[in-house]
Order: sequence, then C-alpha cells, then structure tokens
Amino acid sequence: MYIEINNINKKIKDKNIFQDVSLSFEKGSINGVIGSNGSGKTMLFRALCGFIKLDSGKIQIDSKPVKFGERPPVPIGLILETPGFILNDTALNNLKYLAEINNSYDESYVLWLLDFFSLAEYKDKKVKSFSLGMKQKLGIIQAVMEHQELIILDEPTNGIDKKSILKFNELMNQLKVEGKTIIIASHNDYEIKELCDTITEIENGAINETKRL
Ligand SMILES: Nc1ncnc2c1ncn2[C@@H]1O[C@H](COP(=O)(O)OP(=O)(O)OP(=O)(O)O)[C@@H](O)[C@H]1O
Repeated sequence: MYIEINNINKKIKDKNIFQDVSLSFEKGSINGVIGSNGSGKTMLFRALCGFIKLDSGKIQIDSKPVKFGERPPVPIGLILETPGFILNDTALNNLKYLAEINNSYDESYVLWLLDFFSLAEYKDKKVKSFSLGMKQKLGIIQAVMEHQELIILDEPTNGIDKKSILKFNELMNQLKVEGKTIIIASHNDYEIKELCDTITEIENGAINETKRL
C-alpha cells in the first residue's frame, strides 16, 4: 500500500484524538474521509503531514516513515482549512511565490489550471477582490500545481458552484490516471461518493468503517 497508517494513538488533555487508527490507501486512488464535526478528519490529515507528535503507532508513505516536524517523504499538495493568500497581491503572483518555495513553478501548468477553473481573466487581479469560491478554486490550484504525488484536501469544494465542482471532479480523475493519490475530507456524502474509490468514516477519532465503492 502507498500509505500505511498503523495503530496510531494521540491524546490531548484526556481527549482521544486518535484511538488505534489503522488505515491504508493505494497509489493512484481517490479516497474520501467523512465524519461529523470534530470527529478527527483534519487531525488525521495533520498527522499524515507530520504535524502531530503521535503517542504511539506509525505512518508510512511510499514505504518511508512520516516523522514529526520533518519534511514528508513525498511532496504533498495540501488544503487544510481555508487557504491563506496574500490578499494585496495578484492571483498569479500568489501561486508563483508558493511554487517558488520548492523551486517548482510550472507556469504553463498554472495558466492551464487557471483557465480550467475559469480564473484566467482574473489572474492579474488582487486576491482581495476574489469571492469565497474563487479563493477556494485558487486553493485547489495551489494544491496540485507542483505535480505533487499526494494530494490532501480538507473540504475543497466548500463554497464553490456546481459547475466548478464538476470541473474539480474532472481534475481529480485526471490526476488519479496520472498515478496521484488523493484524500479528500467532505461533509457532502453524496458528492464524495460520486468521486471516490474508497470512503472511510471516522467517529470520535476512531475508524468506524471503510467502504470500497
Ligand atoms: N490544537 C488542538 N488542541 C486540542 N484539541 C484539538 C486541537 N485541534 C483539534 N482538536 C480536537 O481534535 C478533535 C478532532 O478535530 P478535527 O479538527 O480533526 O475534526 P474534523 O473532523 O476535521 O471536524 P470538522 O468537520 O468540524 O472540520 C476535536 O475534538 C477537536 O476539538
């Protein structure tokens, strides 16, 4: 398996954030994570990125361990909560600055993505003039623009219109064909079932059920 989560546990002040969570994801698949508010979806994503010091258990990506506070074993494209941008700069400059951190700015792909999400005509507009949905689409673009192997998206379609959701689904299927591994948290069970190969339900920091669709 490409991602292996083995018996992870984490407590913060007597509260179980994870209770013996074991889970695996295949390379080249789209995986949904569902669960009520506070069930542990975002924390699971943080753990996958190495942002959480686990009490016990281990996580491996591509057979390499995820270590707390260290760079993940593979490049991860990420949306965790609301994506933050420099509001007083343009959309294109924001994407360029973010990709340049890793020296991986691929302008033709970024321009293609902007066009794909109907944002090409706004690329030189300041992000502060963007609507919520436009910012969210920019967040999706930044999560995939560096051709990241693993894409982890927390509520990526929040606030975006139906047409853009269809475009998002099309992009995710395209990335899956390219062999990318995608994990998406959502509150919209119906929407995510359309897209995903597996659905995992998390409840109070424990896995309730994983379904292969
Ligand atoms: N920094 C923190 N310190 C302590 N507890 C936290 C912290 N962040 C989150 N938690 C707790 O961890 C649990 C899981 O939270 P998490 O954010 O993963 O939920 P979620 O499933 O993503 O919820 P939502 O659907 O609302 O986004 C919750 O009980 C939350 O209160």
